[in-house]
Amino acid sequence: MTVEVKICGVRTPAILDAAMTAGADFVGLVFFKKSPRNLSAADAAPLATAARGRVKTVAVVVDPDDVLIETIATQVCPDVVQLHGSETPERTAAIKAQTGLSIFKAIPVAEAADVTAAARYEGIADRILFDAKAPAGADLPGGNGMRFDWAILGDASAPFALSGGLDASNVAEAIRLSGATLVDVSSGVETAPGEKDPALIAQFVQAARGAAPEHKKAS
Ligand SMILES: O=C(O)c1ccccc1NCC(=O)[C@H](O)[C@H](O)COP(=O)(O)O
Repeated sequence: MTVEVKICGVRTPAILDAAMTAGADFVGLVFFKKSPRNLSAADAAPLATAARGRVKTVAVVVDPDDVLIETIATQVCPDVVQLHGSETPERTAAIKAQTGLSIFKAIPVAEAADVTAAARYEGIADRILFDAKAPAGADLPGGNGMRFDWAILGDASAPFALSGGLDASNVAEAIRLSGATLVDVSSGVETAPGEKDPALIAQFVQAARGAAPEHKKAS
């Protein structure tokens, strides 16, 4: 089984090209003002146009209001909306109904008990993205380069996505231990916050492609 890859925090045509050349399945466009990866809808629209039909675009938002969702849906036209804040199942369902788009819901994880929160989104979100819980007081709810104990996802219902502190050196082990069918990276393919590196992107995609979840491997 092939594991899908999302490169998050793409900001420039050159990095979009690098992600597509490497064979990424999804690219994340971040709409969060405090982030070094933040884009306006006007900046993101040409990137999404260039990506269309080659790689799926994911609009990453944090507790968005209806106006932001409408602006992104009409101007950027992403394939997926990723909710990376404290959106309730009801709010998640409302955003799905408003946009008609596929929804990834990020669930912050520090310990095994956090994984159970995902059950509330079953039948609402199209994919759960388990991400490392940001430290208290952090500026960003994601994209912090922090990891958690991947093995605690072993019993999560599939298919789910995994992120948090992944890079080319650890992604194969993360897939093996967690059973994730999609892996998502931001800091691990950067040389500085917001500065993605084409070689690191290529290495990450290659490392993820070569891995398979342990319990899904043929015996
Ligand atoms: O990346 C950001 O700056 C960001 C800001 C606000 C909300 C979410 C954000 N990123 C979400 C992602 O999907 C990241 O890829 C994910 O958190 C993993 O990040 P990293 O640990 O840096 O690989």
